[in-house]
Amino acid sequence: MIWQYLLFMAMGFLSGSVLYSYLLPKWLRGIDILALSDDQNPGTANAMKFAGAPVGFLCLFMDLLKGFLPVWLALHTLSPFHPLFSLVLAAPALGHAFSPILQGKGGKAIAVSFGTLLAFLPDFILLLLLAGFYIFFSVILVIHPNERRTVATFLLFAAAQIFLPHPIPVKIGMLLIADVVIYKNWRDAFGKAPSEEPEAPEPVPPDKMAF
Ligand SMILES: O=P(O)(O)OC[C@H](O)CO
Repeated sequence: MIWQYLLFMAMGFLSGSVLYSYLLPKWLRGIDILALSDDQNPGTANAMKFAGAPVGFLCLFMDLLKGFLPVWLALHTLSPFHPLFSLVLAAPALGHAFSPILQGKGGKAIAVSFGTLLAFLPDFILLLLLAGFYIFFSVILVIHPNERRTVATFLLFAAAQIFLPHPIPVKIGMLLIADVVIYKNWRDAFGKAPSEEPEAPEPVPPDKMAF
């Protein structure tokens, strides 16, 4: 039934849109990590850095949980072969990345994506791949800064879907998640979001030319 998929999408988006790494430091320590950080990202790294490890780990746990819970419920309720299942999978990442709490400007959606992949356990291949690519680009072929490493990791993760045995909607869901994360990390990785690349200047009409 389509309404069930729509319900899970809304649930996933709402769950993802609660920016724990922004809200918990504010509520528990009176700290605004957006005002203090350079990248103004409402994520675990900034929560850890400015609110301390205990609050940071709580934020990490909640950011994982908000991706895990709606997707785990969906995996135990819906068919992963339905085309709309891909949007159910992407909904928590979309909620975090475009959270209404910050007027559509959310976070980079890394932790919530890991939470989404955790929901597939005991099928660990997706989680293993994403974590493996991160480790590869952190230890073996080191990429800096973190945002470029994230872009490279999610690009490989997206490409790897071709070789995995999951239903097509699951693969598309993973591609959507990768898209969201790459989009949200692009600016800090390379300077501008893909949609903000400068357009070619309008040609100046001959009568307006300054000689
Ligand atoms: O992807 P987020 O928004 O959960 O946060 C990213 C982490 O803080 C790592 O930079």
